[in-house]
Amino acid sequence: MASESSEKKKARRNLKKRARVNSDQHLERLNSLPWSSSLPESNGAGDDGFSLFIGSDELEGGFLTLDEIDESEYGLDIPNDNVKSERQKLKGKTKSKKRKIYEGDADESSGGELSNESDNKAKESIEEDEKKEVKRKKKKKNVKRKKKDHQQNNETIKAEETAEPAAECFLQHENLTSASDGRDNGDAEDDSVDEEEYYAWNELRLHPMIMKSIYRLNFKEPTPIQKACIPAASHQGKDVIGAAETGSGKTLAFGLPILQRLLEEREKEERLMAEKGEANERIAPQGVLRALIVTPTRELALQVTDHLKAVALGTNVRVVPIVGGMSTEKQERLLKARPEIVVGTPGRLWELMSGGEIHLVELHSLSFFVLDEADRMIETGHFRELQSIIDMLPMNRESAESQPQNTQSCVTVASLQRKKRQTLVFSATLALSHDFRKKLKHGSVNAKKDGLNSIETLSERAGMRANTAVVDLTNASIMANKLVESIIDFTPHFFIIAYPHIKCMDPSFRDAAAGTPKGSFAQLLASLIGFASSSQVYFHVSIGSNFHVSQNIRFNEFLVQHQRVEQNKNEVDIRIDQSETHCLVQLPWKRVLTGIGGNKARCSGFEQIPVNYVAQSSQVSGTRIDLNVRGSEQSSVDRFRANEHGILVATDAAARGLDIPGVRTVVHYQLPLSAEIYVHRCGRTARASTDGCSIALISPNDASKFAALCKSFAKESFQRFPVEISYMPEIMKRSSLAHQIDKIVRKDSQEKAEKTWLERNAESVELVLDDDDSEEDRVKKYRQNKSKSNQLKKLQQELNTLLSRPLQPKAFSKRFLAGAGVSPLLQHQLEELSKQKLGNVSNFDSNKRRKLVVIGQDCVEPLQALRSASNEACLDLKEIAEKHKNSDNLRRKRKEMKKRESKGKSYNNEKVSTPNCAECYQIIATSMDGAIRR
Ligand SMILES: Nc1ncnc2c1ncn2[C@@H]1O[C@H](COP(=O)(O)OP(=O)(O)OP(=O)(O)O)[C@@H](O)[C@H]1O
Repeated sequence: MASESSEKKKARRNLKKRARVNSDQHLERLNSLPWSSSLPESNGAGDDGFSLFIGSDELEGGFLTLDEIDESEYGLDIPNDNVKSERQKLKGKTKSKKRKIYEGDADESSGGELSNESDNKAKESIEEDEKKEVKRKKKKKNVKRKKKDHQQNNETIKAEETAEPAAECFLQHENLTSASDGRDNGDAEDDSVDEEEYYAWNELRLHPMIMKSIYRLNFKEPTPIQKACIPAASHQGKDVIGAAETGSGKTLAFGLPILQRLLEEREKEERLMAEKGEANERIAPQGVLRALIVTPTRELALQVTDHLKAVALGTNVRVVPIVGGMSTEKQERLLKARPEIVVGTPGRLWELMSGGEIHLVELHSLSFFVLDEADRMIETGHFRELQSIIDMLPMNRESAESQPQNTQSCVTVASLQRKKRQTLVFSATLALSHDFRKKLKHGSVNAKKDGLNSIETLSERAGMRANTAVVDLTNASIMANKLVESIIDFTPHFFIIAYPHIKCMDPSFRDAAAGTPKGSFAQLLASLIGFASSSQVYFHVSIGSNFHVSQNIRFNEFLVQHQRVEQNKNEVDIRIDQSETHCLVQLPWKRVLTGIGGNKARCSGFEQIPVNYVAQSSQVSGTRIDLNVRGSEQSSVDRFRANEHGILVATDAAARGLDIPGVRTVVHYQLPLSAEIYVHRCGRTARASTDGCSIALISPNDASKFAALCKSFAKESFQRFPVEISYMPEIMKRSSLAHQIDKIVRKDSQEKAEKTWLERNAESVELVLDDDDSEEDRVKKYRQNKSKSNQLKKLQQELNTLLSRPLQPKAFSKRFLAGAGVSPLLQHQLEELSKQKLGNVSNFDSNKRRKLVVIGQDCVEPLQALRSASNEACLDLKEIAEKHKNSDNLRRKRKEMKKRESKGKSYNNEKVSTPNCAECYQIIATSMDGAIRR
């Protein structure tokens, strides 16, 4: 018995020894690898590793095989079919082996011997398996502990990061998503993940911590751009230029390689420490900047930060946004925590860098320089700061690559980080020239000296290497697959008849339309579209002048006034921020808003508007208004994000990158200045393979612009959006009332503001203001005020009554013109009119009859309305050119008429008479009929 037990001890000692040798060999093998386990060695100038991916997800080799990755090292499981089935087999094997041993033991106890070779091998392998299992459990515990520490860290940092509501919002959103999936963020949740569902990620061989986040985010498979870019950037260590449609997941296409590299290096550091016997020491974050991501706008920077944070959750990798609007002190505080990843806008980044912010100027360890929306970066106004930032990047490429290769065999923690810097450039509209690709391929990438005026120069300046992977997955249309594009075009004829109608129905619109005749009519039509929407509508408006800002705000009021009032929700939140090129207005859907003017004076210096002025308006209208100060407009986007029925009015500053799930409609209230902007605007909907539609409002003045747009996309036709003109009279009524109220309220507020200004200034120079008014004057004033307030009350009451009524009665769904709340007489007139029209229409081929899409009452979504009216009308470019010509002629004629009038000549015979209401409806009906025929 004694000899037997000593034999067993010996066998165990042998087993331990063998295990140690194995692990030493394993460590040696890992250490002999370059920094990225599968990064190819640089092969100097002769390297022709250039790879071009066009519409394909072909990948280059040079990876570790799955067998080479020891998942137990991470204490987590990689979702891999093969690995999983191997493990199951192993389990089965272990069980059967165990059974065998027990049987052996039984045999032994019954006098049998356990000395045969196969049994020994089996025993060895079981012990090895068991050791691995113990090691795995230990690691898992460590990971859990680290995660806990990290969460505590995060909480501390989070307290600092109060200015990052978007981050929380994203996480909340994700949490909500996972909660709705019946999952939470705990560890237990991961156990319940069906890893097989995520098998498509296996080939990317991402770090298990990243995979865990992917399970949590419920991203079943990588998008094509991710599939193409992740291996190139993260396993082959290449620079990448990536282009793919909007909403295709480009953020993670550059975000995941960054995390992957940081985590890989951290693993390696841990191993190094373990080798040195410092295994129990917790690896502290390195405290150097590893990745700098530059985006054109602050909203985008915040969004990218959130997205990366969501993926980096639990990894101890810190991501911080550096954007304008946040206080510099707060950002300095955030940077003191020495985050590895910084996402920022060029302006603020450069401000801090040039100010010597230590974390941003110590760039020796920078491993990633990322330009998101790169083509925007080269536009005027951005590149100067960006160029300065790029010039700050250390010229480490050649020196790093010329280091002797044997340094890789003596890896140190610092040397892990000092490897090549990768440059990643992304956008949905990267206009890469053929020349540039050629140049990259032949390695002749000499930076031009004349600034960053093209994407080529930008990439060259940023130090992109010759073996850059160009991943261009943009299709011919460039648009997202599920986007339905449409237009509303106003024919000159339509416009002319509509304009007098507006004149007679609502004088305030005459003023609004002054100078930009399109303005008012576009508003009307846009409101008709808006009315149809039951989901979010996202408006993009270029603000070329303050007048436009005012129009936008007015437009919003206009829209909102015509929504049915939602019970118990009498509050309206308006967030307005007007920085140089930026105006975001968010209004909840279906709420009443009155009392906000948006006249030129107010918008000419929005930030200078006295808050009490706005507050007074809000009191009168019973609404709550928040004036957003510069920099905190992100909360508007967040609120919009949170509001299922929100409307966001924004300039093109928000056209790029913003990822707001659930946006179903984009309205181009004004046509964009370039095809790229059009693509990005449209890209706010139909994201991540969802549905969406875009509606462009095109006036005759826009015809040539629109024709150019069509040409850029090689489009010959656009679908016409089915506009329901029958709502117009009712909309005009409400609008008129709202504007009357607005006028009174604004005048009153101005008077009060002036008065307080006088009082304030008098006080400051210690003057006592005498009230010189006689008793008679005071009584007169009091009476005036009283009548004004009565008038206001009456108007408000009237408007409220109208607003509380749907525009069209629920039961009403006839195929002729009518609107809710239209007086019986008017309704009768309209019915007569429409009967007439229908009679005419019936003369046409019945198959060609238009299906009238009744929108509004039943809240038909624009996309739904578009689908119901599918293929009804296509746009003819020739027709557009013709319209343009006609509108020019008309404008000329009108000018001439005005001139003649001003000269005092009498042209009674030629004068165009302004039609009365009934005539107007008739005109509209005629035009409607025209639309029906079309
Ligand atoms: N693999 C994936 N599976 C499912 N959804 C994903 C995946 N990757 C990213 N997403 C989601 O797709 C949406 C769009 O991603 P992202 O904002 O990165 O797109 P983008 O290509 O950068 O768009 P844009 O060009 O407009 O900036 C996001 O909501 C993101 O969470």
